[in-house]
Amino acid sequence: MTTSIEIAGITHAYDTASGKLPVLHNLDFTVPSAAFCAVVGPSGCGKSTLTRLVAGLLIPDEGEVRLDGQPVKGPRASVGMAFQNPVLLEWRTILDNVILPLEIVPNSLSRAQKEDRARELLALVGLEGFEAKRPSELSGGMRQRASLCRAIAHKPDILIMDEPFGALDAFTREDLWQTMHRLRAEEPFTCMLITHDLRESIYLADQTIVLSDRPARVQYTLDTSFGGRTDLDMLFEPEAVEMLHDLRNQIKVAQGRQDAPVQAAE
Ligand SMILES: Nc1ncnc2c1ncn2[C@@H]1O[C@H](COP(=O)(O)OP(=O)(O)OP(=O)(O)O)[C@@H](O)[C@H]1O
Repeated sequence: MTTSIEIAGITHAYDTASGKLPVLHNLDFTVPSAAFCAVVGPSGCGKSTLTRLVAGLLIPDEGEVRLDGQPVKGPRASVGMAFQNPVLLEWRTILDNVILPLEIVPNSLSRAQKEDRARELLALVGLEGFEAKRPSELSGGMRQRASLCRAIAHKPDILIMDEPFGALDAFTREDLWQTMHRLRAEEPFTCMLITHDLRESIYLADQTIVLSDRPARVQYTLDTSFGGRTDLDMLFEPEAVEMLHDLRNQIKVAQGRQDAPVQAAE
């Protein structure tokens, strides 16, 4: 099952020692069910805050997040999360790390079924044979693969990823991008990805949202579906290069380094 994500008129500020810090202002967009949305924007504009709101870890001052039309009032098991630093538990094997959500989220699976599910996912991301290893025995890219498996082990309808590939070298990152496409082909879920890598958003996402500087609003939306292509060569096509320029310009605008944006014709 997949779920749409509606960001409906969200305004949010943090209470800080020096007063209110407005972070999001009337943020409004929808991620259709099973779609992949990338969110980019200047550093500190409120992207991670947005993920916490969608995950129900934070409730907005105004507006609401709706998942399939239902307002988010707190954390839900139907939302999986993956972060830049895969916090895997060293005292558990890789297999047991992936099984973890299945031990927490109520389900009727037996231990053997949970193991099967974890093994199946690990094989899908190329980690067959590493099930009995400890996290420290794996490379950063392998740990991130395991962490993706853990994030979707309980079959969430939504996966939120906050710069999951940010700490990886360029080749490993591209490998992980392809893994993401493979995972989604096998297990459809709605995806929201926070990234600073514009090529990543073009390669992975159906739509890319550019946020303005803080307090963030939607500054620009670009269709980056690229006909559903998943080969890395697509990034060298003129259409992708044009998208890259377009998004880079929008980021410069958001950072105040360039004049007002011009929304591309639909
Ligand atoms: N719990 C908090 N209390 C107070 N201020 C916060 C809190 N969390 C974040 N902030 C501030 O809110 C602003 C937005 O933070 P957020 O982490 O959402 O931005 P971001 O776009 O994800 O940043 P980056 O791109 O650098 O990761 C920042 O100025 C940050 O310092």
